[in-house]
Amino acid sequence: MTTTPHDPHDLAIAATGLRKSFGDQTVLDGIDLHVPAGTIFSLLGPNGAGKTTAVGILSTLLSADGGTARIAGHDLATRAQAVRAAIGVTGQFSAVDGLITGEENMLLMADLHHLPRAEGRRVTAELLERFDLTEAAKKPASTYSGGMKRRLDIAMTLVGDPRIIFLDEPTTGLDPRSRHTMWQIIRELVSGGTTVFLTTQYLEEADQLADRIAVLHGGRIVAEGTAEELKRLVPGGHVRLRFSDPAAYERAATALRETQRHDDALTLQIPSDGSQRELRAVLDWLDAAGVEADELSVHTPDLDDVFFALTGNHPVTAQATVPAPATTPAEETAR
Ligand SMILES: Nc1ncnc2c1ncn2[C@@H]1O[C@H](COP(=O)(O)OP(=O)(O)OP(=O)(O)O)[C@@H](O)[C@H]1O
Repeated sequence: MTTTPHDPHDLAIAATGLRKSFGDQTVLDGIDLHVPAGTIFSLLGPNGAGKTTAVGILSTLLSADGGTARIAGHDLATRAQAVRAAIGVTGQFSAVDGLITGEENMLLMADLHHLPRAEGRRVTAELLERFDLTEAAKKPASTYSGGMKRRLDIAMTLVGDPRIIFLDEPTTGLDPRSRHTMWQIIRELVSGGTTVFLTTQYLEEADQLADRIAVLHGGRIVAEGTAEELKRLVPGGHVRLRFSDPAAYERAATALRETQRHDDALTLQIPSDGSQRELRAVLDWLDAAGVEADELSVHTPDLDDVFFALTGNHPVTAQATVPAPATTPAEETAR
């Protein structure tokens, strides 16, 4: 049997039409989320977009006003207990108690999960070691740095061996080194088969980690796709051709349309979404003109461009799909 990304049996998270308002403020205005098991999904949005609200609903901490969701195959509305057993949540609702040590926090978690004492100690020692907290284990958690607290928080979540982890802005406020450590931890979680639902306001983080990204804005998912697909949604992508032979440069500049010339550097810039089809069109044009470039490079806009284009004053409603085919030389001559 072939499976599609939306095969419900393959999805760790499948939500349809989720709605939530606080008073007369609509925070989620009908959002759909589909997260295949064993992948990292990032919900990206500016402050106040509703990311924490979405995590709250999917992790049973908040009730939705409308919509349905299945988490690890369990219906959120009717099987909340089973959902809770399958997930872990860390982030803005940190469970770390600063008054007790890191180790005591972990043992408390093991008790909550009804692990036998010896098993609780074993799991605690193993996770503290894995998250580089063994040395600090006997110190009160209030003395930990921001990065250490986040690591402890994730370690505590893993005591219950969840299949799905919700990480709500896991690196907000961390320095670059701690942020990279956290990224490594997240990658390792996924390589072990865990599904990660990550919220972030950092585009770079989504770009680095996520298999798929959804941009939340104005209560709706305004775009969804891989980082590369999202980057293709905004203008600014181009193909750059560099020549060393001025005659070849001139021939190419004449043969290709819509090019921007940089005579000093002998480079031509052609607007392009970077898709295979558009690249082939450029190459066909060059072949037809009998010119060869010394170097061809594709430049796609970064996620910052996408984010501002999608969450600016003119929201774009789009599903990331490869844009309309470019005109090929054959089609052009046929006109
Ligand atoms: N319990 C609540 N009561 C009233 N309003 C709420 C409540 N929880 C959230 N909100 C409002 O809902 C909106 C979305 O909040 P939410 O925390 O989900 O956003 P967010 O995307 O996580 O933002 P941030 O990045 O700042 O954490 C905000 O305007 C917030 O003030």
